[in-house]
Amino acid sequence: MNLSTCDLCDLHKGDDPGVFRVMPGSRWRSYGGAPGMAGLISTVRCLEDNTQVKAAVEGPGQGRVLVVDGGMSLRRALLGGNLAAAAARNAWAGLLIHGAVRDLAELRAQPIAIWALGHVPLPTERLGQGLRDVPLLIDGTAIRPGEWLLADEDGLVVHPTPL
Ligand SMILES: O=C([O-])CC(=O)C(=O)O
Repeated sequence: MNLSTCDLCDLHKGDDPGVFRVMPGSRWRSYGGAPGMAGLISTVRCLEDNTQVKAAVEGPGQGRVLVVDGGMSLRRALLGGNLAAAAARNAWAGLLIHGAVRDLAELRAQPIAIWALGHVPLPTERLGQGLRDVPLLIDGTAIRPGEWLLADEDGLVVHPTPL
């Protein structure tokens, strides 16, 4: 069964908003070659340093989605063509970057979903900063490693277990 985010919102209307979570919409933009993604969540928190993003996508994705809290910074790109190719090669289902990406044509060529707030051509400096698999709070939505995320063109929803 392939439910959309809209279907899930209809089905889970009465749920506790702390359990079935709908991320506030409209600001996310889809940059990848796949229109949506679903999978268990792995996380990174970093600011203008993509050391941990690189480490994550160079490891096994096992169909998971990588959610990166980049502090909304649009000053430096946390992901570009090389890291997107590594993510696809290593079986990540997709990436959600609360920050910026670059190499737009190369991102579109990858068969995975990539969502970000915006883009900028300037890469980060990798200084070894950032945290892996920590709980995040993005736009007021709690996102924890091991939970489940579904994203499609209508938006993004999070649940403790796959729906
Ligand atoms: O390496 C980086 O920091 C980002 C990038 O340009 C790429 O992934 O190709």
